[in-house]
Amino acid sequence: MNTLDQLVEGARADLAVRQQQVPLAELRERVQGARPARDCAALLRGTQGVRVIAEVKRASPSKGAFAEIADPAALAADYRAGGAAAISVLTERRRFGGSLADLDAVAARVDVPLLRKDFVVDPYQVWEARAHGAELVLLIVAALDQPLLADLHALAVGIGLTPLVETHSEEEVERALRAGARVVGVNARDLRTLEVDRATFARLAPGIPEGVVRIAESGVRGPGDVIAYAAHGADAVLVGEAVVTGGSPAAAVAALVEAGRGAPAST
Ligand SMILES: O=P(O)(O)OC[C@@H](O)[C@@H](O)c1c[nH]c2ccccc12
Repeated sequence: MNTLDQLVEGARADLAVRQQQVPLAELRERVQGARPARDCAALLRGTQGVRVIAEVKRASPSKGAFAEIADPAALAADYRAGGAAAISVLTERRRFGGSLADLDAVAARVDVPLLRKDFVVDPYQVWEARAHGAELVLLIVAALDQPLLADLHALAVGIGLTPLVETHSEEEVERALRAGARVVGVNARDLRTLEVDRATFARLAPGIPEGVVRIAESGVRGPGDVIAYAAHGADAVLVGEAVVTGGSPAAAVAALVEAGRGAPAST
């Protein structure tokens, strides 16, 4: 089994437990009472340079544990202070050390749009995302067959979420667009092998039409990589490890935002 298959299997097992604890009807009720979600595609479009999405990330399958993050809300506030346009919160527990409690804590503290980052393979998880304060939800094309991708995308949009549809190949970009994606992420990391290839974005970006928001994910080490992704048309970059492992997350985000601001807008 490759890493992505393992992650999906683990996510399904954890999901089954939560479904026992919280009925879908309860999530739906919470969503009904939630404040309206914003149009995050518009917010992420890089009209003033490249935007930065900073991620609350403790660990990864490739690196193991690298950041303790005792207080995810405080970290999110630092990201906000540094100028992050949105914040990604990993809720996968087994390999990334995240939880929905992290998402709750961050949602209670900051007002920027939040991305629920997980291995979403069931409508229940989409409702959960919205019920716990996310305005964006990650859908990984490689983890979903086309009918399920299209269904989850439609459900997310229907309840006010903006899906970030993650791709790693030309074929996956084509599938994302067919599912109706308005925000497409290109992950430099292959989730099957965990290898990073920063040239992936440059290769796939030309296949993403104008008007669709393009997000470069993974492998950003510092301002130089933001500038490089910008040159290839990124509207935003999604950065985890580099902003949690340095001394000051706020300063690390600010340096990336600054690099992105100087970068030419893609549209
Ligand atoms: O820590 P990095 O290399 O900056 O990467 C962040 C983000 O792109 C990465 O965490 C990620 C991208 N797609 C994912 C899907 C699932 C889990 C994690 C991810």
